[in-house]
Amino acid sequence: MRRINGVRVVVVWRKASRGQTLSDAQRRTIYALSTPPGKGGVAVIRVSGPHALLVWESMVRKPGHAPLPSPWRMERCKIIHPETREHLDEGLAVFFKGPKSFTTEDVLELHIHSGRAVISSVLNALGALPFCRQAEAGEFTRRAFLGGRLDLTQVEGLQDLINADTESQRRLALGAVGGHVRAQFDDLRSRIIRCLANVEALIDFGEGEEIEEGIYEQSQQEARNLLSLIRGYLQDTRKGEIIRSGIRLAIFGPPNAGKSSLLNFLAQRDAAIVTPVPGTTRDILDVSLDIAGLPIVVSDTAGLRQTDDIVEKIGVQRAKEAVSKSDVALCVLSLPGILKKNPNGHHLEIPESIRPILTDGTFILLNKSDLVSGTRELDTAKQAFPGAWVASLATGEGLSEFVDGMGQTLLDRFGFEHSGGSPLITRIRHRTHLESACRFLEAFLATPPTDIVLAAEELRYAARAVGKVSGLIDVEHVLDSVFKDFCIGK
Ligand SMILES: Nc1nc2c(ncn2[C@@H]2O[C@H](COP(=O)(O)OP(=O)(O)OP(=O)(O)O)[C@@H](O)[C@H]2O)c(=O)[nH]1
Ligand SMILES: [K+]
Ligand SMILES: [Mg+2]
Repeated sequence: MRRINGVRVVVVWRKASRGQTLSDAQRRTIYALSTPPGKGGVAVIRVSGPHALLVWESMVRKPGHAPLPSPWRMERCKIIHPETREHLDEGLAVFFKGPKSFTTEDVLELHIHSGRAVISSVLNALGALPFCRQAEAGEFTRRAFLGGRLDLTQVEGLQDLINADTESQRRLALGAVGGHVRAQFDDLRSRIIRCLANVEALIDFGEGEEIEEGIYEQSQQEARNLLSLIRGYLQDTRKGEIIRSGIRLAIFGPPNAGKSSLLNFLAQRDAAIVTPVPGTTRDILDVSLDIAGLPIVVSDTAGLRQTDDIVEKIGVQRAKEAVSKSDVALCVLSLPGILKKNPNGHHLEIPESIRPILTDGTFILLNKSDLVSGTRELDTAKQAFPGAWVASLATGEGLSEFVDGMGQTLLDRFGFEHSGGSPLITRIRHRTHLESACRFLEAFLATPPTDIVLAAEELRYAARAVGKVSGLIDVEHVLDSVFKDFCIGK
């Protein structure tokens, strides 16, 4: 037995390697490549578990023959094969002594050269150690969760941070990883539990010497406060969920208005087919974009019109569905197409197929302004649709105003920088539990003091519902679904 930084180390692996094989469950020390495989500057191999220090002893050689690591400090080293002693690479190693590590266990990180042969030689060497096994997808994070280092909202945040493509997604995810979301749910839950404790005290002792008067009314008042707090969280126009999964923006309009031209302009490439033939687009075509730091999934759709063509008919049906499922609908109209002459000048005529779909929230782009010369015509258009943008996808006129204006409007609608901090709810899972917490609090409020045992039960359910968000309660069945999207090494 040896002592390393106050930790007892029992060297067992040599024994284990002679003949005995350990089951996967016994091999509690896991390893994996935590950086993308392939050529690059540095690859990080992470090892976590009770034998991380033994891995160091078996495979890390520091200059000056000091055998043991100084925890939390990067040290230059040679990596060797534990059995053949072959020199595998030069690199850096750092030992994190649990619980001050990502997983709360002892963790060893080997920073080596990122080359395929180097990586596989070190992974093979780790595989030769009888007490180690390859980590499963998300297993490091799962251990961090089980060790109490992260709650479920932080685990989800970590996953979102890795998947974040835009600034708003990064900020939203970082708030969760940093424990901002966790703290608010923890606070909510402990306030409900304090309420419950008061009600239970009342059950045990009754109002009298030990218990102050009016405690039930106080609990009810606190429940009312909590209820309005949770309702506030729920009334977030689903901002968090929308940012997390991307804002769905559907382009729609009559045939030949320039919808596909607009998609190509936004994507800056020829993603969609553009022709002068009305009814060119049939299928929905999605392109993911970053507009003003917001994640937008733009869909091009078939032009809406009455048609007997069975393929186009399906396209029109799909277009309508895409608009109804979208977070933002953007209607493209051909300005010369809808501008009609009348005895007093001009008016705009919106096609019958479009009119029922337009709402107050619909963005409108009046395209092909290059084909309209008179200022009177343009004025008519601006009067008819004061919020609309006028542009030409052919000449580029008005397009920068359109992109800036749309970006700003989207920020006003979905951004959270200047509007009271990031939304708390980023998943339907959170919403469901908070809604059920609301129902239990309402039930508590509706229970008269004569039914005090029942009242306590409602509060207990409310606390449980909030606890489910953080993964304090009923966690097993959500864990697999949360971790299934993680990659190996995370
Ligand atoms: N003059 C002019 N032509 C344009 C403009 N924008 C698009 N077009 C042309 O209008 C025609 C139709 O454009 P598309 O982008 O295919 O229109 P669409 O709305 O996707 O049409 P469908 O998919 O058939 O519904 C093409 O020939 C484009 O080159 C514009 O601003 N000015
Ligand atoms: K077309
Ligand atoms: Mg098209």
